[in-house]
Amino acid sequence: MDEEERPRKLPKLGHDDEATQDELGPAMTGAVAVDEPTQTSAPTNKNSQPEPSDLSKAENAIPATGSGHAESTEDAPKMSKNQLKKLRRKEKWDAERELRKERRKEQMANKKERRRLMVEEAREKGGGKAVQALRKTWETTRSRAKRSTLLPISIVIDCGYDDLMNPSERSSLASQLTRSYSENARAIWRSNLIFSSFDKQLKERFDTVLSQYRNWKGIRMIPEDFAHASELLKEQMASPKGGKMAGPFADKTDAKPEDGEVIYLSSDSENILTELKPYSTYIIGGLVDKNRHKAVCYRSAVAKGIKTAKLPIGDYIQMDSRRVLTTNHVVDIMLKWLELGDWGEAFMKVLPPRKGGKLKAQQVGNEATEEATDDESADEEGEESTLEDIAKDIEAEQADDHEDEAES
Ligand SMILES: C[S@@+](CC[C@H](N)C(=O)[O-])C[C@H]1O[C@@H](n2cnc3c(N)ncnc32)[C@H](O)[C@@H]1O
Repeated sequence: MDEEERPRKLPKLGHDDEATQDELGPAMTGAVAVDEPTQTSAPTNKNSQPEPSDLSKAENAIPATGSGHAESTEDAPKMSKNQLKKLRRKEKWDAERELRKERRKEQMANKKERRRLMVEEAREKGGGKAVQALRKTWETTRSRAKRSTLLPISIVIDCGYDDLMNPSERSSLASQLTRSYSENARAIWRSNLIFSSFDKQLKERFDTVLSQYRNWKGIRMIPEDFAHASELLKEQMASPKGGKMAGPFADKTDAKPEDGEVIYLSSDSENILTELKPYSTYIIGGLVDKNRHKAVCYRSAVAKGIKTAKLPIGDYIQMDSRRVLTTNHVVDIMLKWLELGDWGEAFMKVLPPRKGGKLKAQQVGNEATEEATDDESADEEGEESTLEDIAKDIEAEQADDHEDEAES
């Protein structure tokens, strides 16, 4: 899909915002069909979404400058310059549909050919095993998700900081949440997941721009706060649907649901997290603020009497830049710990080299990390732009999934 050219989505018509958000079922089962604003659908509500065919009328309706006349504006719908621009973009998008289809076909054929050559090469060099390994790297999110096992452990992302973010920070957070959902869904060992305090402008962004979230499974997005979410998860983890004592928990069969802890993760905490325990809930602040609001998440936890802990970064790696990580990096680190059982490896897998991470035992001669910058502002800027790309990455991944399904 040519993301560059895709017009910004226009406001949707008559869809039911309340449909799935407050549901407390174990999965977002996509109760609401995603009514993408297809280019051909004919909206009935002119206030929300005029048709592109109205463009000429609309142009007439723009009050003329200079010597022109505006008499015809009475019966024509009034339209702002912005709406007009959107309509033009939409018309162009519609007109180029066939071209895009052709381009996609060509890209798919190229991809097939590339993969065929890679398989040939792998077979020559390493036989069937190498081909298998290669094919594994092409596995789609969906098939990886099928191999994923739910453990009785939970992550809550506390989205209760909507008012503290500007629009670009909020959109960054939305991308991080999307990434966190996706990483958890396809992790080898995944956790129960809730986004709490999911409301206000953040929810609006999902409802309008990232509406495919309605089809997400294995997650709850609730308007209640993180304390309420922890209660729900406690119940869920104790039930048969709460996960299996497998993988990292295979030898902890004597663990009991009532032993589970609730911990708010915060770099401002004095306590250091040493391990992730079964039946426990870990809360992560859903906030992008360049640490402008110091210790705000820590204070929320303390106000509710919830324990806090920081990740053991200092014990395992030396970092050039500050130790306040992004929400999705913290989720990723936890998932990697479940997979690898080692904090050091988990940090190194997740933290990008530009964060300056070096395993303490490998401080000398690690070329990959030596290039890292300790320029915090550059780091933050880079982070923003990277995260802005995430939603696109995920969309591209999903498009790939569809392609692969079509191929097979
Ligand atoms: C970008 S930070 C939010 C910074 C915010 N100013 C605050 O008060 O925490 C997002 C979240 O990631 C988690 N986090 C970031 N760095 C962490 C660390 N070193 N240890 C534990 N949790 C961390 C915390 O839950 C934090 O709320």
